[in-house]
Formats: sequence, structure tokens, C-alpha cells
Amino acid sequence: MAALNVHKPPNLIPALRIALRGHAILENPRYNKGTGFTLKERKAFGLEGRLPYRTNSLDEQCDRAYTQLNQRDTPLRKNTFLQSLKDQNWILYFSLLARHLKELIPIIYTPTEAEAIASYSHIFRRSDGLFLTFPDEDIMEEMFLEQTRGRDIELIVVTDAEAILGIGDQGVGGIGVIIQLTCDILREAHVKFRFLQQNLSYTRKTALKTAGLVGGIDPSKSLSVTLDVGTNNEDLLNDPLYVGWPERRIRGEPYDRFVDKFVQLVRKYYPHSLLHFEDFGVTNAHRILDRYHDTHAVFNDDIQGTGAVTLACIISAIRVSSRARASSSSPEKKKLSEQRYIIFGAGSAGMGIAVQLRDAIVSADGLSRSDANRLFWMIDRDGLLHQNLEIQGVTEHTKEFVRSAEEGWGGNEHVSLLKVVEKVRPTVLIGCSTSAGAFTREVTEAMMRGLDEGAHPIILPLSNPSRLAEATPKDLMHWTSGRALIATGSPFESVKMKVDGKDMEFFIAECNNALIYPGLGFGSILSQSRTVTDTMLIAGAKRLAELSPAISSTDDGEYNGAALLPDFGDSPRVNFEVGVTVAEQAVKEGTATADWSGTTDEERQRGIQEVRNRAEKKVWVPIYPEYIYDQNGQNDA
Ligand SMILES: NC(=O)c1ccc[n+]([C@@H]2O[C@H](COP(=O)([O-])OP(=O)(O)OC[C@H]3O[C@@H](n4cnc5c(N)ncnc54)[C@H](O)[C@@H]3O)[C@@H](O)[C@H]2O)c1
Ligand SMILES: O=C(O)C[C@H](O)C(=O)O
Ligand SMILES: [Mn+2]
Repeated sequence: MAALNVHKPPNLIPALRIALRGHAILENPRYNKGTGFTLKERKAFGLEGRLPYRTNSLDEQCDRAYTQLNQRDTPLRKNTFLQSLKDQNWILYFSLLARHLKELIPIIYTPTEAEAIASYSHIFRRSDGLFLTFPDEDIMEEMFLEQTRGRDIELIVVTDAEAILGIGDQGVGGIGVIIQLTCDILREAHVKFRFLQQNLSYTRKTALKTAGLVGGIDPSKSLSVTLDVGTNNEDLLNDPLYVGWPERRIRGEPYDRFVDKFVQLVRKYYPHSLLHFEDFGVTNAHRILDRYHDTHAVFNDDIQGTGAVTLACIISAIRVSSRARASSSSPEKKKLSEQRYIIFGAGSAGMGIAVQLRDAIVSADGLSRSDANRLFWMIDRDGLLHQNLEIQGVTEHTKEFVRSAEEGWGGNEHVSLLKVVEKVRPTVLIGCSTSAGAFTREVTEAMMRGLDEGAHPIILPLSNPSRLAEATPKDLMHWTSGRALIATGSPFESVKMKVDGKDMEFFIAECNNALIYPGLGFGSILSQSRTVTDTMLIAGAKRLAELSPAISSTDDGEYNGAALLPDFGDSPRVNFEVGVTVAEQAVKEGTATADWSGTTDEERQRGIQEVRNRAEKKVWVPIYPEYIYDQNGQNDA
């Protein structure tokens, strides 16, 4: 895909009517333009004496901010700089991100976010998002309304921070994992705005084709929420600077009641919103998803987002591997159901991946659910999950994947990854265990030995941040003599090596849920889907796979080292496509409730034709609109 180009005439964005003046507008990151305010706006909003003479374009502001950013010499300092830029001016922040997406994603996201979250209380400057704290349970509704009243919220991202990335319980610092996904509006209640009447369709289409859009969801319509139910992290509990509630985590009935109170507020005030759960502990994550799945559009990113992006990655890898086999004597094995999967780490991500792949196998290849379950071997701390093992805290989801005792896995003993690889001869090995280096040379070589002639091993070390990856791409490529098809959870450099005397460069895809959740979310919000169904997720994943460089570049020839998934630099457009597909699926299957989505078969057909057009209109682009002072604006709009 072509590089993103974010230059665009500002007059193509509709004007906003705003009631704020002077200091208040400069202090509001949603509306602040800094030196970007035009002379006309400076006059209208009482800014003439508050800003230096020169008006800068957004391009100039981005160039300046980029130079300032590069004066910060560590990723964490850059992360802090960007966070403070976001606190000052959203459009500048998103616009800068859009211009340097590939470079900046690792700064605001994995791996640097892990450091920022771990030091949250120490680098704290200013709060962001909504904090709902357990001892304040009785006033939760007031706190919720205080921040949301008058707002048209479509996306709510929430964490209780029990399992942040692979770094565990981070208490209130967990807000860091979600604020990069959403932007909270300050003092929205004092502002009234409305779009001027214009023909937007050209505007948006052009913006979309030429501009970077970050997820496509208007940040003012999103809210990030921390459920501070305590922390079991001893370091935080003993840290006098810890800014969260310094008590042990609440469990059991009080926890469920607290979460339920929050979910019911979301349902009451924002029935059409998407509620995105991030980095909950594994048992709570599954229970919460199951509990609300049929009553609200809920989405657990670690379970479903990871499942969907991994499904896309595997579809892409199987295509490459089967093409390679087409020229050998062994069967092609093009189908998901023709693979054997070992999943190392049976937590939220591992189970999410297993369920998503299993569902896709059932729907695409027509296997029964139990036959499809048999294609998976799940391994956790205690080794392979098999019936003779006394496993602690097995969830309903996990049970389905426990291997039968008749397969001869022995008694209640630890069956190691190596043993399982040797016996099962997997074609796909996925890591989401937080166990750095677990995919050793021995394991990898054993996997290679078990493959059919000509096949590529598909190996996905997905644990984040980078230092927790189960193996590095460089090692895997060398251990497999350049055969492995690899994707990782955090970004890694490409691997250059000679294969059969030829110089090759292998690009390592980032198989991270961030490559798909904005699209899944956008599609769900666009169609106002009542629930997020498995079929919507599968449709989104298939679309993502189709857009992978590995698929397009191996169509008529040998694998050339292209990445298994689209590049993060292309994620805005990729996510737009995923969003359109997900919304089309929601309309098709009748879960969409948007007024244009229709109820009869005929109306739905028309609704599907509408989706792209609606998406283009809805997508948010980080470019300054013109502001018009609306003296009569109602402060409580
Ligand atoms: N790439 C992505 O998009 C993505 C998405 C979600 C999670 N992740 C990563 O995957 C990892 C797990 O995340 P999660 O949300 O599933 O956490 P989780 O705590 O729910 O699951 C981790 C599981 O790994 C198991 N485990 C720990 N040590 C192990 C070992 N030595 N051997 C085998 N199993 C072991 C744990 O018992 C647990 O069941 C994290 O590093 C996270 O960053 C990546
Ligand atoms: O946040 C990420 O980078 C991906 C994923 O949600 C994780 O928990 O690791
Ligand atoms: Mn996560």
C-alpha cells in the first residue's frame, strides 16, 4: 500500500461552533490549536494577546513537535512527551502519530508502554480518563455522569489492570494501556458544537484516501475507564508515591457487583456503545465476556482481538506454506483444519486464539466443534493440559481443549513443550505465556523435524513486551535455516540472511491485536451492532489476511520474505477496510441496529450497499476544522 499522506486542505473539514473563549479554549485539548489558530479565530475567541504573532499550519506544528520529540533521547522520554502533547492538543497529537505511525507506535504502545505503565505513579503529571475506585462504589453513578453528561460516547475502553501485557498487576497505572486508545474530553459540558451544512461526502472520501486516520473513531466519543479495585502488586502497595487505592484486590461477590454496576451504567446511558475490556485477569476476563455477551456490544481485546489477528496471520501463513508445498511432492494442506496447533500459555490470549481458530475451522471447513477442538494442544505452567493432570482453576472454555487420557500422556506429571512437539508434530506453534525464551533451539528443531517435506513451520511468539517474547525472530530464522514463517507481538527488525545461496530479507509482521481492534470496533460502532458476534470477528480477520503483503506477493511465485500481516504504518487504511467488512457482516446477520441497516432481507441488502459510504462519512480525521464562535452556545449542551 502507498504511504499515508496527511496533507489536506483544511477547508474540506466542516466548521465547528464553539462557545469557549480565551484561556478556556487554549486549555481544552480537544479544541486547542495553539499557534494554529487563524487571525479570524484569534479575534473571535479572544486569543489575540494570548498567542505570539505568527500562525502556523498543522504541518509546521507537526514538524516542530517532531523535532522536539527527537530531542528526547529514550523511548520513555518520548512517550512522556507524546502524552503531554496529547494533553495539550489532540489534533496535533493524532496528526503527528499519523505522519510517523510506524515509528511512533512502539513509543506509545508495546514495548515502551510497559515502562510507562510500570512507572505511572512516578512519572505522573496529569490524570486522563475516568477512575472508578472501589471505596467510592456508592457514588459511581455521579462520577460517571460528571465526566459523560452531554456526551455522545460510542466507545468505552476499560481495564482493571490485573494482567497488563505480560507484566502483571499494575494497579492504577494500567490506565496507561488504554489512554493511548482513547482520548477523553475535558469540560465537554461547557461546549456546544454542530456541523455546518455542507456536502461532506467528497470531503471525507478525500480525507480517507489521502489522510492518516487513527482508528477512525472520533476521540471525543470515547472514554477510558480504570476500575481501581486495588492491587496485589507488593511493590506498588509499599510505594508511598503509588497514586491508586493502596489495598489488596477485591475478589468474589463485591468485585462482580462493582463491575456490574459499571456495566449497567454503560448500558443505561450509552446502550449503543461498544464496551472494550483490556488486560483483565484471565478468570475475570472470560466470566465478564460471557456474562454480558448477549446483552451489550462487549469486546475483550486480549481474547477476541488477539484471536482475530492471529487467525488472520495464520490464514496468511498457511497460504504461503501451502504454495511452497505445491512445488514439492507432499500435499498442499491449504486448510485451517489441516494444521496441528500447539498453544503455549493458556490464559486470556491463548484461549482466545484457540476459540477463534476453532470457530473459524468449524465455519470454514465444516468440522464438528469437538473434531476441531482435537486439533489443539494447550500448554500452561503445568505442562500440557490433559485429563490426568490435576489442573487448577480450569474454565469452561479450557475444558473443551483438554487432551484425552487415552492419548497416553501419562499420569499427573508435567508434559513439556518439547515432548508435545515431538509427539504431535505441530505445523503451528503459538506463544502467549509471558515466558521469555521458551521456544528454544531444541524445541524449534524438533518442530522442523516433524514437518512434511517443503512445509514451513509457522511460529508466533506473541508475548509482550519484546523482552518477554518466547523467541526472537533472528534466532528462529537461523535455527530453521530461513524456513520459519514468523510474527511477533511486539515489533522486531527484519532478518537478513542467505537461504540456499540467495540473499533474503524476511519482514516480521507484528501480530498484535492493535492491528485489528480499531477496525472491529469501528465496524461494530458504525453498524451499532447489538453484540459482537464470532462471525463478525471471523469476517474481519479474513479481510485483514487478504490485505497481507505475504498473500499478495506470493500469488504467482516463491515466497519473497514479505510480512504475514499488513504493516502498522498502513493500519489506518487496513482498519478502515476491516471496519467496513465487520459492519457489512453485522448488517447481513441482523445484529446491526443503525437506522439505515434495515430489518427485512431486501432492506439489509440495501444496508450492505450503504456501509462504505456511511463509513467514509463517519471516519474521524485529525485535521483542524474552522471554528466559529457561538456566543449563544448552551453551556450544558
Ligand atoms: N500479540 C498480542 O496481540 C497479544 C495479545 C494479548 C496478549 N499478549 C501477550 O500474551 C501474554 C499473555 O497475555 P494474557 O493476557 O493471555 O495473560 P494471562 O495471564 O491471561 O495468560 C498467561 C498464561 O501463561 C501461563 N504461563 C505463565 N508462565 C508460563 C510458562 N512458563 N509456561 C507455560 N505457560 C505459562 C499462565 O499460567 C497463564 O495461563 C502477555 O505477554 C501479553 O502481552 C499478546
Ligand atoms: O497491548 C498490546 O500490545 C497487545 C495486547 O493487548 C497485550 O496485552 O499484550
Ligand atoms: Mn492487552
